Amino acid sequence: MIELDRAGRSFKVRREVVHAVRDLSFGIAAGEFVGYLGPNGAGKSTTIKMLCGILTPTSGTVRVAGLDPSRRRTALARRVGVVFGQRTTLWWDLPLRDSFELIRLLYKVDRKIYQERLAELTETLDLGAFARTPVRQLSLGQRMRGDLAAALLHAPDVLVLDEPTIGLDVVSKAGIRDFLRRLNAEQGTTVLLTTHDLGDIERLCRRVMLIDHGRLAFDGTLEELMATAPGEETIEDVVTRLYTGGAPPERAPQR
Ligand SMILES: Nc1ncnc2c1ncn2[C@@H]1O[C@H](COP(=O)(O)OP(=O)(O)OP(=O)(O)O)[C@@H](O)[C@H]1O
Repeated sequence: MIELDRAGRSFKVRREVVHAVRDLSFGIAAGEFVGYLGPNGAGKSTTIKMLCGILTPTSGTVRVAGLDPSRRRTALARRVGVVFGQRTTLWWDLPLRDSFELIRLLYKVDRKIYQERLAELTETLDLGAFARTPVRQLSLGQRMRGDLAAALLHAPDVLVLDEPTIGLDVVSKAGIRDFLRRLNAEQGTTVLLTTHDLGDIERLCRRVMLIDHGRLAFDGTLEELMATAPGEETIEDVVTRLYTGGAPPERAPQR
């Protein structure tokens, strides 16, 4: 469903070249739920932007649902849903349901299919109480649920998530995680999840990929990830080791 072959993306910043992503190769099969981790500046957002066609790779190839994202952006948009947790794709001044209606028109979703899908998403994401509220008046948790619904109204095969639980309280996080788990298990939607919240990874992802300095530093199961740092008990400590190139995590002094 997602295929990168030696994909790279560099930027010219004044006279310097920044290699945001280098030589990145991986495949994600239909129905997988994959966590995409990496320290700040590692290249995660650049990868996601290449997958969505926002950025064109400067080397190698990227294919999503068999399409070249940068050349087939419109066709791709029908197959992929994207949620950027730090930004909304909803119309700020419109009631949530009007944003959905606009998305239906943009994606040319058949009205009957749209109504069924909207009813299902309204129930599973519990949107009913604020469907008529302008987006600017929604809480962060409500807005995130609205953004998830918006990304899924056209029933995409692939869902790409960039920090979908950022800033949410524990209950809201649990609700979103439960929704994503069911979406993947029951509808077979392929999910690529970028997050700094390792609780998301632990609870949702069978497979984890870790990118560092633009290169793939780990690709395996959660168990294999834990086995990279014998003696470490928590995923935070294991990931800290990987981010710091093998150095053990700093610990608070024992009292
Ligand atoms: N448009 C751009 N122009 C120049 N440099 C860029 C651009 N976009 C990203 N970069 C650089 O590419 C590198 C990777 O950035 P990217 O945003 O992909 O990282 P990230 O893993 O998503 O980080 P974070 O976790 O902080 O969001 C960084 O060094 C960043 O400064």
